Amino acid sequence: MSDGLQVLDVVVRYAGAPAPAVDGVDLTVPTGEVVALLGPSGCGKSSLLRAVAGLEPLAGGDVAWDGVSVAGVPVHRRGFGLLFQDGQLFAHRDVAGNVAYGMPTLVRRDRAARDARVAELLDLVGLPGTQRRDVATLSGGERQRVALARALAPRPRLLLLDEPLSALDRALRERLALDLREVLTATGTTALFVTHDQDEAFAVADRVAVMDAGRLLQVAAPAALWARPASRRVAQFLGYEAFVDVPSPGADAPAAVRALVDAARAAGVALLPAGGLLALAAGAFVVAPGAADGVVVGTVRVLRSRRGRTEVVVDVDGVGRVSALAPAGWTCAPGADVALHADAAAVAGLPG
Ligand SMILES: Nc1ncnc2c1ncn2[C@@H]1O[C@H](COP(=O)(O)OP(=O)(O)OP(=O)(O)O)[C@@H](O)[C@H]1O
Repeated sequence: MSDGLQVLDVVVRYAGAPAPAVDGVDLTVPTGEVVALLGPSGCGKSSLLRAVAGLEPLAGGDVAWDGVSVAGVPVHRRGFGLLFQDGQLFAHRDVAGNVAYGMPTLVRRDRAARDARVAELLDLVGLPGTQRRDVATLSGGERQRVALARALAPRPRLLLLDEPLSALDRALRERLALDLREVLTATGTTALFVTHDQDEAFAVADRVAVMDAGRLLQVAAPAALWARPASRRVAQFLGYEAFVDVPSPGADAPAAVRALVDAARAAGVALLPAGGLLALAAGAFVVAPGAADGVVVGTVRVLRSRRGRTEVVVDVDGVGRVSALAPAGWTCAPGADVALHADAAAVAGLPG
């Protein structure tokens, strides 16, 4: 028998829609694991999460916990916690009142036990001592931390999170994603986490499930997903920006393609048969000022600074437009030619 959550061939259909929002998805989330559902807007992530919660009816398939169907079990009896983009705190309760709200009645009635549990949860989410704060005075990030504490209070067997960080600014989102990972791990919480942000999915989840048009395209641990995307669509969604056919042995190929294939082979990049594809992420080429003749040449289009590093958009013959990395402070005029090295660390092999 499988433990944890089993999503079995689930279909979600909205009245009048031409196609199902979720179209035969199979997914498991074993106890203690955090899985991110990642995909573009409208691909059906929230619909799937809501179907797991019991908020959308199943048009097909089943949702089970520990091998037992919960399809006929109402939302509040599934033992699943929910956290949305806007944590929807109760404005008339203070922080402690909000956190205690979801606790089992027995704990809520025992004042000492309740206060201890509230304190423990507020410590966990990084808000110690805020019990008496009016929730209207909290920042957006603090509100989501309180909402997380409230969702964890009943010790749900599964926590369902729908874009819980997307209302926050980027810097805060990055920090909270790491904190969220820590809290979920520390509490051993099993979780299904919806996001459209690749970085967030990679930061929070043990495994990432990539969705598109109602279907699951690939499920893998972050490093494996990045190294071996199953298709061009998955690679594009992860942020790979150019694709190059692997040439047949002995066939004529542009210098840049040969350099990429050689670098990838030397680094042991998987799956490089002729007819396959190389997917290039930012950094597949690195600016090598003063390099000798014979290296790849790119024509600089745009220079930009990102977190102290210089990124150069270059046109490379046989490859197209890609983002190359350059040493900090390096500069040159748009239109100039620059020498580039291929870096296999930003290259993945794909089936053709
Ligand atoms: N209540 C509804 N009634 C009709 N159609 C809906 C409803 N909710 C969602 N849809 C449609 O179902 C599809 C999937 O929507 P869903 O919200 O699940 O996607 P998503 O991947 O979570 O998108 P986003 O990241 O933008 O929230 C979309 O085409 C959407 O317009």
